[in-house]
Amino acid sequence: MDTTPRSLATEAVHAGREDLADLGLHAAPLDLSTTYPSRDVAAEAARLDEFAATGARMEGPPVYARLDNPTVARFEDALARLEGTDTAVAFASGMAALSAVLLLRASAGLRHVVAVRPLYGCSDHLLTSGLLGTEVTWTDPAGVADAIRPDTGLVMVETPANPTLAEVDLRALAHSCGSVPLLVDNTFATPVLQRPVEHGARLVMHSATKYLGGHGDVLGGVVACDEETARGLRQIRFATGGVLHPLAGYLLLRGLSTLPVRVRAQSATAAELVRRLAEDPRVTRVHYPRLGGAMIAFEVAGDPRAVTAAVRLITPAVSLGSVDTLIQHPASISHRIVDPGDRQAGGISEHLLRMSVGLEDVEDLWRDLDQALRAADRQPARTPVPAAR
Ligand code: MET
Repeated sequence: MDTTPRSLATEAVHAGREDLADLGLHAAPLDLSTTYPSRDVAAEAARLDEFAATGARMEGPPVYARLDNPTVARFEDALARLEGTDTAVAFASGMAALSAVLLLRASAGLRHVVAVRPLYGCSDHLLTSGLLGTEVTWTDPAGVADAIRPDTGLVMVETPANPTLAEVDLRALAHSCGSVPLLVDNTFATPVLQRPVEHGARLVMHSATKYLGGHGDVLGGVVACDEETARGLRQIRFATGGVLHPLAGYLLLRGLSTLPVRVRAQSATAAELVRRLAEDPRVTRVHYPRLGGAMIAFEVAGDPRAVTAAVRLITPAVSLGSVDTLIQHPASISHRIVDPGDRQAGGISEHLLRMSVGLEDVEDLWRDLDQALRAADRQPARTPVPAAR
């Protein structure tokens, strides 16, 4: 077998599909079974015992769809290859993925989490609310080492962060974590721009709904990690039921094929829009990560909601990572659930807009953005943006 490492672009179209030619197939098979017949009940019982004891993936059919699914496993294998981890465990959404990680650590008696703001609004809420019985200490990256306690089970960061695109030096942060596992939400960067395990992270999570799927038509989440952690996550997934639907697994595997070309093309357009926005007097501040990428954020002097109301080509909708361009107002939507004071602490201004740049032509996008900024600027009485709640 040829062991020469393959490039990311090659892995994106081949990982998780290596056996297809031998199977006489070109597209990955989609297995929608909820249950798997067997005439040997003792053997099934033994396999269930084995899964309950170890959380290792089963050899052969998975008995029942809540344990595993072969189509989803292909997506997990492919994503793990792109992130450079042993394996990956897929979930029904990014929030189900994060919940499973928190439950896994809390079930080991390690219920304290150290986290850096900003995070995606619902991640912030899940930690702040303690809904899953965890306790959080928010700090900046420099304070992580001091915030770690004997019962700390996880350090969590998102970089570039949702929605400000603030970046964290992952290598320095991983060093501060010592033996506590570092979880990086890599949804915005994707493995095309950043592979957090290469910088010392132990777990990498994605809202697969975004760039991995890439077309705005599939909801999913995934954690890329070592096999030991994955075994615990599979046991939690089985017990709590937050599984990824096989059709979603199929679509995500297909989405990965074009991930490198999409991210590169969208990033080039984003960089050009950033250049134009930075020179625009109607825009007071532009946020764009050193890492690059297709997410941009900018602050306007007037009411940002007038901009989302005026766009015509660009879709005014939350979410990101699709082939078409989306814009949204984080204080109203993606980070609405975060307390206004905490939003402010995370650098999320009421005037901030977040845009996910798609594959449209840059001139068409600029024309739409320009007319929307003009419409917003023309509003007679500039009503102050009220702080939420
Ligand atoms: C329910 S709001 C947010 C969806 C998605 N995580 C985003 O940041 O756009």
